Amino acid sequence: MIVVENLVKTIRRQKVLKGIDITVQQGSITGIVGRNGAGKTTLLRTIAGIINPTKGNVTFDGKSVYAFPEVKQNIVFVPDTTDALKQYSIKEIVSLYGLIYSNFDSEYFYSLLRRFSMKETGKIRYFSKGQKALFSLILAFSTNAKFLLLDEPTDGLDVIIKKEILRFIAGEVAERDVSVVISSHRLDELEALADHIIVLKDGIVDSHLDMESLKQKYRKLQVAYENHLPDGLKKHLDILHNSGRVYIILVPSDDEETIDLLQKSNPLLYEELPLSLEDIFVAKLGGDSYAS
Ligand SMILES: Nc1ncnc2c1ncn2[C@@H]1O[C@H](COP(=O)(O)OP(=O)(O)OP(=O)(O)O)[C@@H](O)[C@H]1O
Repeated sequence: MIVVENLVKTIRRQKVLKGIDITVQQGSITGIVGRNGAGKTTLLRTIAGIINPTKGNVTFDGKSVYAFPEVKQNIVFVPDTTDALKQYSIKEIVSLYGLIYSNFDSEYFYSLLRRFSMKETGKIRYFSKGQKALFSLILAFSTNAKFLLLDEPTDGLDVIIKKEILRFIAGEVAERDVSVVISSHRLDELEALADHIIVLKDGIVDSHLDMESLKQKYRKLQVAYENHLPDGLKKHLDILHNSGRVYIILVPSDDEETIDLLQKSNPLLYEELPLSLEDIFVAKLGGDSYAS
C-alpha cells in the first residue's frame, strides 16, 4: 500500500502540490486525471522518490520512500517518453535495468517483446511512437515492482495501440502482483480500466472516487414530454442535456420518490441509458473537473 500524506511540492516558488493525501491499495488500478499543469507528473515523480517533497511524506508498506531508498525498487515511474533511453541498445537497457532493479526478469522481458512481435535487438530510437510506449511498459512490468506509476502511457497513440496497451496493463494487474497508477487527461479512457479515480485540480485532490459505488449511485434516463419537463421535478434531478422536448437526466438511484414521479408524469419516452463517469462529473462537478 502507498500512503501519501500532506504532500507539498514547491518548484521555483510555485506551489505545484498543495497538500495531497491519498492511499493507493495493492492490486488496484488508480487513475489520476487533471488538466495540463494540474500537477499529475510532479505528483507521480514525487511519489516515486525521483524528486523530494517540500513537505509531507510517502510510505510504501509503512516505509518512507525518502528515508529508505530500497523502497524505490517497488515504485517505478514510467515517463511519457523514452528519450532517456534512446542512445542505448535493447541489450544495454536490459543490463542497466538488471543492475538497478534486483528483481528485473530478463526472460519475462524478452517473452513480452516476442508476444508483441517487437524487435529484440538494436536501439529503440528506431521504434515507432506506439512501440516505444509499449517498450516502456514491458520494461517497467519486467522489474517486478509492486507499483508502477505511468505518466500518460497512451498519449498521442492511435486507437488500436491504445487499446492494446490498456489491455496489456489490465492483464498484468489481473495476473501478477502489481498495481498501477495512471495519469491521463481522459476520464473516458480510464473509466473502463481504473477502480479508483483521483481528480487533481490546481495541485489539490478535487475528488477521490470509487468507480463501482459511484456508478451504482446514479441512473441516467432519457425522457421526452409533450411540452417540457414538469417544473416540480427539475429540482430533484440533474439535466445533462436538453434538446427541445427531450431531456437526458441523472437521478440518484435511491431517490425512489423522484423515479416514481417521473414514471407517473406521462413522459412520451422513458428510457434508461448506460451511465458514464463523465456524466457524473458534468452533473456533479460542473463539468470542469475532468480534463479534455
Ligand atoms: N522542473 C520544473 N520547473 C518549473 N516548473 C515546473 C517544473 N515541473 C513542473 N513545473 C510546473 O508545475 C506545474 C505542474 O506541472 P506537471 O507537469 O506536474 O502537471 P501535469 O498535470 O502533469 O501537466 P500535463 O498534463 O501538461 O503533463 C506546471 O505549472 C509546471 O509548469
